[in-house]
Amino acid sequence: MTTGSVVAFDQVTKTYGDVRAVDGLTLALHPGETVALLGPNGAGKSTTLDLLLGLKHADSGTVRLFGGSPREAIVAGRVGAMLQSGGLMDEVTVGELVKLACDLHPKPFRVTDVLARAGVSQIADRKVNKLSGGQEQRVRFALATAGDTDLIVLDEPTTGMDVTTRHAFWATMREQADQGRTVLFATHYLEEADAIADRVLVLHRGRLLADGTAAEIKAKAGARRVSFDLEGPIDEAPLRALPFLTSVDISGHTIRIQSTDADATVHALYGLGVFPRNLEVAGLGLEQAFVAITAAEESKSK
Ligand SMILES: Nc1ncnc2c1ncn2[C@@H]1O[C@H](COP(=O)(O)OP(=O)(O)OP(=O)(O)O)[C@@H](O)[C@H]1O
Repeated sequence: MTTGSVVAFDQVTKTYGDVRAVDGLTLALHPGETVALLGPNGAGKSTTLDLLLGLKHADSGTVRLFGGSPREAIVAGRVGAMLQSGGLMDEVTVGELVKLACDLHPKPFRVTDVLARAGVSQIADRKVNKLSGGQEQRVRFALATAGDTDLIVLDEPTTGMDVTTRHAFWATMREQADQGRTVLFATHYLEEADAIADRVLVLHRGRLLADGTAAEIKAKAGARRVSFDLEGPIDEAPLRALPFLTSVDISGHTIRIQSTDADATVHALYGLGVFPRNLEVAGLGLEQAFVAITAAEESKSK
């Protein structure tokens, strides 16, 4: 395995007309890391992955893979990728396509093993243009794992997969990471990032807003959730005026709030002379932390 960085972005910028898709991105990924790339629509995730794979070129800055160019790493068979776009070839079977990928790979695995790992052995004789969305994703996964790579790049890999397939997919991905491969995946499923990744990157308008473990990202959001029920008629104005609130949701008799100082908020709540029932105070989930971090950035840029 490699020492040093697997991926190194240094001050990378990529613009399309006046859109800065990637804006001065500096980033290093290390061997064996499983890294989730999060960001709202248009944050620059796909562009980042395309730059990493040498499918697009930076306007400025450098992208290095294993100390060389993306192209060198790909030619050497060190990178497997599963992208969102790009049709699979028509009129070939799953088995033929996977065999082709293995034949072309400098360090191929056995075709039967690749098919089995991706869970497509049973549909090996099926034409690739006759597959369901989830089956197509599995075939893309087979193509990305046709050989012994050091880095696997996945752009929204589980889109279209049912729950069982998704679980099987991540179990396989974990095996890949346990064998020392670096796995980088872009996703909109934050629970996946929370469960799978040992490092989470949050992109927003092409810039890195947060970089850390899921726990660190949650802590960075700095807020906690407080929920409780109130009986009788609810006077909303004093509740909305409680200190340290970042959001309030009043639904029937249930109040859900987020606060940057839950202790002070709850103290003030009792000060209103109301009697909250079923009071719960909890940390933010990764999804809520993500929303809080990106919303804070949005309001800064307004
Ligand atoms: N080929 C292109 N031409 C012009 N603009 C582009 C092109 N590709 C991407 N963009 C723009 O660059 C920005 C980043 O797009 P990108 O696809 O990298 O984001 P993303 O984070 O992958 O989004 P999503 O979650 O919606 O897939 C967006 O504003 C997008 O409209």
